[in-house]
Formats: sequence, structure tokens, C-alpha cells
Amino acid sequence: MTAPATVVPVCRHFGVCGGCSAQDVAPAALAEAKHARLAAALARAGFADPHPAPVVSIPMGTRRRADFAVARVAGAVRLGFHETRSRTVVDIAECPLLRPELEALIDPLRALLARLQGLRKSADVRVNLLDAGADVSVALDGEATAADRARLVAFAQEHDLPRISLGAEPVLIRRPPTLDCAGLVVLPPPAAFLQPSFEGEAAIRAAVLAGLPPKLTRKSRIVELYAGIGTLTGALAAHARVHAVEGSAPALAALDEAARTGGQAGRIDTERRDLARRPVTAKELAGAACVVLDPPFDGAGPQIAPLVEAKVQRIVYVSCNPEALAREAAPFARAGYRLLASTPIDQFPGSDHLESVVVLGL
Ligand SMILES: C[S@@+](CC[C@H](N)C(=O)[O-])C[C@H]1O[C@@H](n2cnc3c(N)ncnc32)[C@H](O)[C@@H]1O
Repeated sequence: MTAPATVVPVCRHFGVCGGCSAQDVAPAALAEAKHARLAAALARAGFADPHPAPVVSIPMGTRRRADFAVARVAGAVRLGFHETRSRTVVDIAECPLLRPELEALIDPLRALLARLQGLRKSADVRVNLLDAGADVSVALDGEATAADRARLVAFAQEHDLPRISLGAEPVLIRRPPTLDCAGLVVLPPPAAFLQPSFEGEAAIRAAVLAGLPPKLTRKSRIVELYAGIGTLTGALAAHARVHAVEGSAPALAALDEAARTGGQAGRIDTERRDLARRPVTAKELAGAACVVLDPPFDGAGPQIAPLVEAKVQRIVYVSCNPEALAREAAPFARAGYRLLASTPIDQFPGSDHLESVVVLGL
């Protein structure tokens, strides 16, 4: 018997909220479609007959990062996500994608925002669930008043948050906002980029480690591009020395500090660099046993050409955009790289987004 192609959406906001576009597609059918999408992207890149590994499916209720949009409309505050292709904020009562700890903060956050004088028309709230608890950052469109700051402090205390911030500025740190990234204990900056779920992050890490060259020694060098706060760096450093490159100063500072305090300074060195303006050159990549790259949605752009030119034996490309992957894997295929492995990771259930890890070798 084949699985039904459609199911009843689990969330009452489905169809209006732009957060999930495919919640009415049966999970098995969605997984099949995502698998086919990765295969098609790799075929377009020029790899004949790609056979991605089975999809790693991350269930609903696991999202540990939420970017809420907030709007003050006719005196009332809406908190939720934008409608599809619109700036209108859907005022949500639930979000089954989220971990329960984050879902439980929706109503209290809305009540908090309603009382902030610095909220004129709109705001953004980023909640990152760290090991230390939910790290909240509120970006207002107006100036926060002293009373607003006092309300943020009271909110952090009432909800036992490790830290609450206005944008990038911490207003109160109650305990270190720690996150264990495979042994590297990081203090991410407010509103840091995190992979959407612990489970998805573990799956990415496992696929990346499985893609490393077999003969690494502890003296081998891995160049990691777009390292962020070090989500993958600590795990890579268990296998080789890592040169981690990242454009965001706060993210890189967090990674650097974690490496130093964790006694990994000899294994991990860091470099702040805007890879769009100043890509790492082929010459700089000489001698690297492997390059791991995890670029933003639009891809690595100008970084690709020097990477292809460098002829590094192994490339592990983590992608959250199959279209960019198809485009950027193509020059590797033309340069003679073989597709060694590809893993689709569905860490965006209920939507058509797809994460994947692709391993290329010469
Ligand atoms: C998809 S995230 C991956 C981060 C990290 N690997 C992780 O898994 O958490 C992409 C990273 O690329 C960084 N980035 C974006 N544009 C960049 C640029 N032009 N140069 C360097 N880094 C950039 C972002 O700050 C972000 O940390």
C-alpha cells in the first residue's frame, strides 16, 4: 500500500502562516520529493546518476531557534511569522515546529512586547535555545526606555532565561549562555546563527565527519569556511588542525574564545574574513587535506573559483539551498571531482527547504 500524499495539517495557522508551506504533504511523500530534489540538483551540476543517501528526517517539535516577527496593529501586538510573500504578521497561538520550551514563550513574549514603549510599529525577536536555556534578543524599531529595560530584566527572571538582550546588547546575563558544540563550549553572541535543531545539527555533523578523508593525521589541516560559532569546528578538530574562517566578528570571537578556554588553541586557529569580498585564495589553500564549507543561502559565490583552482583532494559542502548547490558544484564536476556521498537532511519539516551534505573528491 502506498502512503497517502496528503495529510491534515497539524497547525491551525497552516495556509496563512508563511512558516510552513508543505504541512499538508505526507512526511513520506515530502521526504521522497526532497531526495529527488537533491538528486536533480547534483545531476544538474554534472554528476551522472547521483544516488543520495536516504533522507534523514527531523521531526516536528524540535526547532530550537525561532525568529518571531512582531507588529503593533491598531493598538494590539501580533507576534508570529509573516504570511506567505507578505509583510503581514500572523499572530500565532501555537507553532508545532518549535520545541515545547520555545512554544511556551509565545504568549509571554507577546505580553512583554505589548508593554514595551520602544516598540512603535514592528520588532524582531530571536529566541535561541542553548544548553543554558532560552536566550532572547529583542530588536525594537524605537528607543528602549528605562522602564522597557526593567521589563526585560523582570521577564528574564520570571522565565529563568540565561540572558536577555536588546539586539546585540545584553541587558541582563543571569548565567553564562553556553552551548556545547561537540565538546567546544561556546558562548554564542545574542541572536547568533544556530542550526534549527539539535537533531539536524547532529545529522550534519555526522555526515561531515563521515566525509573527511580517511588518512587524516592530527597534523593534517582542514580549512573550514563559514564556520559561524563553531558548530562543526570542535568535531573537526578531533581529527585534524582546523583553520576556521568566518565573516561575523561576534560569531568568530565566540568560537575563538571557546577554542582558547577549551584548551584547543593549538588545534583551532581562526580568521575573520569576508569571503565574498576576499575569498581564500588557491595558494592559501595549498596543503589543506580537506575544505569544509557551509555557506549562507545564496551560496559561496566568489569563493568557489579559487576553491576549484586549489584542487584540494576533498571538499565537504554543507548546503541549505539545492539551487545554489547545483550551480556551485558544477565547476567541481567539470574539474574532475567525483561525487563520493550526498546526504539530504530534512531539518525543515512541513516546508520545502532542504539541507544537504555533499562530499566531493579528486
Ligand atoms: C549557514 S551558516 C553556517 C554556520 C556554521 N557552520 C553552523 O553550522 O552554525 C553560514 C555562516 O556564513 C557566515 N557568512 C555569511 N556571509 C559571509 C561572508 N561573506 N564571509 C564570511 N562568512 C560569511 C555567516 O555569518 C554564518 O555564520
